[in-house]
Amino acid sequence: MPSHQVAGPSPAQGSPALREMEPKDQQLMGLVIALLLSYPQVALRIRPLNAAELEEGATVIAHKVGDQVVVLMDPNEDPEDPLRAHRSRERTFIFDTVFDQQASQEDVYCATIQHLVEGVISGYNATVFAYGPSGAGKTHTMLGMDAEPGIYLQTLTDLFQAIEKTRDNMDYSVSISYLEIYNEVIRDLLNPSSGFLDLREDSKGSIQIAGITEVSTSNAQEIMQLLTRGNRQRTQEPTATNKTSSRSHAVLQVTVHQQSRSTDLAEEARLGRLFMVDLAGSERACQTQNRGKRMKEGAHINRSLLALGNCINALSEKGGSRAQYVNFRDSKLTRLLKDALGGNSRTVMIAHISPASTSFEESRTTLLYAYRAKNIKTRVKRNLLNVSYRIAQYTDVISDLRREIEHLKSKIEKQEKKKSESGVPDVQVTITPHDTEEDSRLQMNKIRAQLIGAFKEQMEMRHSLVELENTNIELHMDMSRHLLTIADWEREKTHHHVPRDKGDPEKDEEPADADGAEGESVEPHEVVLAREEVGLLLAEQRKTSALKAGLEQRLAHAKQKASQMEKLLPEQVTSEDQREVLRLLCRAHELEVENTELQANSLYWKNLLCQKDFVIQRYHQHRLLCEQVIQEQRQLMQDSGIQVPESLDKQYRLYSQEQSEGTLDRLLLLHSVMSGPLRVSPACQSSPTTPAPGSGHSQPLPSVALRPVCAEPQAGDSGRFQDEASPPWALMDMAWPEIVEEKPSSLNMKSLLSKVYPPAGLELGTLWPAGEAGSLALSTQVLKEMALGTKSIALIAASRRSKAQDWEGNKEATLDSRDLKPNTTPDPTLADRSWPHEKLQPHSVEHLVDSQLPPAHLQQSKSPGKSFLPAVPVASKIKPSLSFHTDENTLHVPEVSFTFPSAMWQSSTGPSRPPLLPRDIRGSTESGGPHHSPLPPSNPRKLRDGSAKRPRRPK
Ligand SMILES: Nc1ncnc2c1ncn2[C@@H]1O[C@H](COP(=O)(O)OP(=O)(O)OP(=O)(O)O)[C@@H](O)[C@H]1O
Repeated sequence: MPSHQVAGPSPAQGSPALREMEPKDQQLMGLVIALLLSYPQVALRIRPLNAAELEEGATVIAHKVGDQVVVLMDPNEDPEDPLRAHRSRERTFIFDTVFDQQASQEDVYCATIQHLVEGVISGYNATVFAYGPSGAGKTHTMLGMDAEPGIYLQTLTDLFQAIEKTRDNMDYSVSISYLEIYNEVIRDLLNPSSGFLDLREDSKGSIQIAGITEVSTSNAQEIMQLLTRGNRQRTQEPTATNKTSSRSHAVLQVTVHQQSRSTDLAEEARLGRLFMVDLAGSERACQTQNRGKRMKEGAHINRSLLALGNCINALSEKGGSRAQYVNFRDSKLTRLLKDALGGNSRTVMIAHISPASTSFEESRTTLLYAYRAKNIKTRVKRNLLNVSYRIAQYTDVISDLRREIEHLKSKIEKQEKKKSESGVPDVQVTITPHDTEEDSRLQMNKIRAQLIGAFKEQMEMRHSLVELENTNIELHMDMSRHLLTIADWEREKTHHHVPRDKGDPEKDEEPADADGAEGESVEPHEVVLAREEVGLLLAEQRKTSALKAGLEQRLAHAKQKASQMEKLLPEQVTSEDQREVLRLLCRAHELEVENTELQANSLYWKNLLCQKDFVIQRYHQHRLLCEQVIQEQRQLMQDSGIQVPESLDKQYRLYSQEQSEGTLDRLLLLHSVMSGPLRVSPACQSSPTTPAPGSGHSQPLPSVALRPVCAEPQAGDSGRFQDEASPPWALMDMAWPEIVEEKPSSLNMKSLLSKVYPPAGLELGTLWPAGEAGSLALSTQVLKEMALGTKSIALIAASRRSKAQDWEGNKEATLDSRDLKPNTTPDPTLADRSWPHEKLQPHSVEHLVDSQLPPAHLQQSKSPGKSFLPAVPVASKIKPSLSFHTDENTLHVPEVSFTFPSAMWQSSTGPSRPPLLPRDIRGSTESGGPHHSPLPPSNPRKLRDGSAKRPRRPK
């Protein structure tokens, strides 16, 4: 087994607590931690030069040195040339193992994968992926040829041999599935006619592929035949670098389910999963000379590999997944490999390169990519399955029940079959008079079996509904993301057209688009993809809605069945023991329902937070658009020599002042600070993909929230769309063009924080200690500044409004005076709204600040103008109204209407509770439905009637 050497201290060495321990204990603890924390093994394989490369006259530039080192020479280096002599990009990389041209398939297998097989059988997850540029030998390593079979066959052979050795004590079942991800859609390679498959994340966060074919077998040769057949279905096309280039990522999943043959109920079942991934070749558009369809494929491949690279970068940052947000959602590939990369899996990456001088750039990038992967840290734990309904203190009772249930199951099934054949509805409990004790016992067993069946059925449906809701949320979030991308582009487009309108001859001559289409800019690839994805996502949403409706119907039917039992059971129960048994069953069911309820609840909150971020981003986009419109209108008026009325001029000045002070950005920041406590709900913390507070993603500011994981934007970094020659990976930066460009300093999270927090040399991460976001201490001075900064604007606004009030009072006595008193009496029409934040007492900025200050400061910051400040609700105090979710189609997770007449029966289930999950979240962001806007409009009157009433000018 190769050693997994990673530079730097071992995970066990860093902790201060460990340093205080006895050396012996330290050693032990280090061992435990080392077992729990796992770094991926990264190997490199260098293939031989191929005929084409030899023909080109390529030389070998990748040299293996020892077992772990590779040196990549720069072919462009020329010691004679003074300009190049010092620009050598020769690099030395150290990997866990390096294989050169001489290495056989077996060598590669033994040194990398063989040791994983034992773990998979014991219930651990493992992932192997082959990475590298097109034609570097990935498929050769994974699948191989008949004469030299690759890793697939060798792994499966070993797996079955190991299983065979322990078959006497254990029951095993092994199933495999084989799929490809091509252009971001998933196809089943064992059953290609099944169309595109959906990727789903269940409520426990584990990834599932709905409808995938799983083949159960215990013969490696049989599987190889299936794989070879499946591989023929894989999308392959000739490209300039490889005649049989795989244009998709192929994923072979082997699942080993292991159950002890002992009858001891305390024995757990184990589930080990092994992913073997043959990635599509990374490529550079200029190198492959691909056009049209090939280029689109290439873009998809690069996009998913970029997403994979981003995940690797984020995971390999200091502190791993806990310190930095890891966006697994950017591609299907990373979503599928989420567990493998950042979760519960032992991972092996085999990077592949060509040794040829002509492939220097590809080889260099591959080596850098693979090198980063070495620093990923995962936590590996054994997958132990708990049997449902096994609660420790009831184990004995239930084991007795089990035997009886098994005995009666077949009888019940037969009876049910008979009933369905005879057309009698299945929702019934047959009551027959029982004369003997034996009859009574049998009758009781039957009731119990039906009861358990009904509970199980309901629970399964409830879980499926939670999963569906989860899928809905994911779809909706994807959709929001794409819509933001499109909206960004639309705004950007209008921005580009403005100079033309102004008739600037120089700018008129600038070609707006390469195709020369009049007045229309060519949409960047990212936007085209976003539009395509929106269509696909809509279709998927329709599909999940239909599934959900069907499931809800079935759940209603199951509840009906349970309520019939509720009526009939009391008549059947005669002995105290029987009652006790049934009571325990009900209690177990109740606990399961509560558990589901908690899961659904956490899902709901998680979703609400994500939605809030999108809404804020949308508002931010809209604000930028408004700013642009205002500036251009003003310019137009100046250019045309239009006399600006004094009041309007004042407003412009106020506007410019706000612009220069960055007040709105501060408010946005303040909002994000105040909403901190909401973001550290247990639901968020438990999710591996949910970032820690302050990690960037949790902040609603767009530059941080959705920008891909990459280095901090550099000064002068332009976020503008890049020209068409940009490499596909540049697309990720295009998603938020205005953010960097328009407010580089104010919207960068770090710089924002540095404005608000005292610069006491604190690192960003230390400002947001986990779980303490709510108690963040803003710098008193800065908070005061923020309050005063906005106060001056508030004073101007106050005088403006009171003037307007006078005008309106004179001219229109009928005008509703409410509109002119923004923060006084609440509008009674608001009382009808279900949006809770609109019902909150408005909080001025000063109020927010005061809430952070000690009383002494609070006194100083009072001023007469404060009541005219725009109302800013404290996000952390927002509680969504349950009335929003009381839709009859909502998932009624906590509702269990299983009440028996006696007090004992009633205790087994709770009363109906309000439903928890929003049925249609779309309404809140997409279509102008009820917006749960975290930021109110700056003009409170807009909040009330949707239109900004302006005071008319006196004639
Ligand atoms: N180690 C090796 N020894 C001998 N031949 C090899 C080796 N690696 C790759 N080859 C040969 O190189 C060619 C390209 O390899 P392969 O198809 O495995 O590349 P790939 O990385 O999977 O490419 P793509 O990403 O385009 O699918 C094949 O003909 C293969 O047999």
